[in-house]
Amino acid sequence: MWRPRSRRDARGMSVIEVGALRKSYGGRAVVDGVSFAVEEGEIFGILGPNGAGKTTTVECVEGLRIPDAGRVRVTGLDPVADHEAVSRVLGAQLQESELQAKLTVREALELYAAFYPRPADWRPLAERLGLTERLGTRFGKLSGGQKQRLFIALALVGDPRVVVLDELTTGLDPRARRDTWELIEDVRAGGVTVLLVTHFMEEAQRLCDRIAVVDRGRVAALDTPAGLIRRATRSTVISFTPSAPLDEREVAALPRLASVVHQDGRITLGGTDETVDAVLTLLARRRITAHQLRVTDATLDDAFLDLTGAES
Ligand SMILES: Nc1ncnc2c1ncn2[C@@H]1O[C@H](COP(=O)(O)OP(=O)(O)OP(=O)(O)O)[C@@H](O)[C@H]1O
Repeated sequence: MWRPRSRRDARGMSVIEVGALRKSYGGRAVVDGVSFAVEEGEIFGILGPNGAGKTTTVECVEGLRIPDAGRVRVTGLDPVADHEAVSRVLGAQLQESELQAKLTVREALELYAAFYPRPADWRPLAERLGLTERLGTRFGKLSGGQKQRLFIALALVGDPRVVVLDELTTGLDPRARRDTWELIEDVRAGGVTVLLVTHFMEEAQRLCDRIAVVDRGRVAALDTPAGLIRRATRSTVISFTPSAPLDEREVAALPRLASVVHQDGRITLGGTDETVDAVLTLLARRRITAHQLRVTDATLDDAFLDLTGAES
């Protein structure tokens, strides 16, 4: 099986440093003072609504955009001034348009491997990504999911110290998405640092050691997934179908209530354990039965909604 070279001994140092990063387009600040540091061997997620400035931020890390202000370092190097040296340690997922339609999967892997001084063996990498059967297929004939897997392979073929993956599983079916997650965990197990831009809460919660929630060009919160969930005002969610309508004023007066959603006769309340206790007491007092009662812990989705006010 494909394994990245182990670099665990290098843990403990910041591989990526972003400090007070700013970038404007036409006088509009799309990245407005973003700061974070990614440690060696970490999977660090950047999560945020559309247009939050995530891609602009990671493109500054890759040296593809020149910041207006702030400091960016990758393994201590400036991605703009030391672009060549950075491209030897950093693997980035490509955009579709960067590959020619006539290039086969094998040719693309060989070509990209040739760019690096110590490339990974691309064969087990292709195997791990389910591309072995497609080695002779031209890029233009690949499905969306196959193209996506090829881009991941090309990001890893240089055996980078740090890899930047922007929307890596978009377009993949659930099975391929899970396989890709396992691959990313393998990559990290070898000590490779992963900077991941994602829209998928489940992906962020499962993979990331820490997440920067970016909103309107700023870091709204930076924490572990569990830490972000703890910050959510709705740490517990209770839902049920009441046997009789509830009094809206009594519902609104529940302690620590963060959200109320009515749908198809079902009511879903976000809050804390205190909210849950109070609603159960209220139901008992009014002799209302709660059918299909469910109490669940908040998810990263709830934290994201609280932090950004945006639907994921
Ligand atoms: N080259 C550019 N010229 C002008 N505006 C740009 C340019 N690149 C990005 N923008 C704008 O900057 C904002 C942030 O874009 P960016 O792609 O960084 O956001 P994002 O968080 O990655 O969004 P998404 O999740 O939709 O990809 C957007 O409003 C976008 O339209």
